[in-house]
Amino acid sequence: MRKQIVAGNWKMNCDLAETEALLNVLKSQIIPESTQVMVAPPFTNLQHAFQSVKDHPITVAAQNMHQAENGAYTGEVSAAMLKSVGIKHVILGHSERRAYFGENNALLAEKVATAFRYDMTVIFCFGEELIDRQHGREFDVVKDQLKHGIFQISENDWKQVILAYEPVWAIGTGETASPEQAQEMHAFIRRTIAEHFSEATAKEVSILYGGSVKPGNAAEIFGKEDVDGGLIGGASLDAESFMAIVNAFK
Ligand SMILES: O=C[C@H](O)COP(=O)(O)O
Repeated sequence: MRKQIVAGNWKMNCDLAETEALLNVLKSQIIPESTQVMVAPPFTNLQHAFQSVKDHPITVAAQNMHQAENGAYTGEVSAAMLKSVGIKHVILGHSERRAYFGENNALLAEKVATAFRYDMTVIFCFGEELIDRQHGREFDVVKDQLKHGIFQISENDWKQVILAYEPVWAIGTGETASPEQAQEMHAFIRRTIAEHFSEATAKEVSILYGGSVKPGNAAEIFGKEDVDGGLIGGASLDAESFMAIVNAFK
């Protein structure tokens, strides 16, 4: 059975004190057993966050990592470094990385390969831009991102993949894909995986929706058959909103 997951991507928010405060509130909450809850603080707070939630059912993920094992890459962080502070989950391919840091599918394929060499779980993000949807090419764009960014993995690697469909036009804009639009794309993603791998793999992979998910719309989106949870940005910075989203599964 595929997992229900709610992951909070804190992006470049929360210093150490704020991280501690937010985690303290989350730790005081009852996390439903049926849902995997993740948080992705900035690099500087990963070790602290990992230690802080050690005895709680909260997973800590990194927001990015470099594709190389080590070397002269000023400002970068490797998979081995993440593993050394306990981090086994990494978000790759977020649209902000693609847009502001020039990450393309080929680079992401390298990052994914490195993550698997280090036995990490990858939360792989992708999604079309507004212009793509306006031109009716959202399915082609998404298929291309999957084919060139992550479809090089082996069937077995899918056990360590979580997909996050995030239409760029819905991120941080307050504009959400309708539950029907999300379901339509998620079903397409599952069909595409079935075609390239197998029905069994397509059925098992968790596909999260991301883009302006809030307490008020989460239940309707998560209620769709092929939506297995959400990757939450803004609303994950407020413990009450985040927990309302965690509890939005019916
Ligand atoms: O990683 C999270 C997504 O970018 C969604 O962000 P948002 O919930 O603020 O729209």
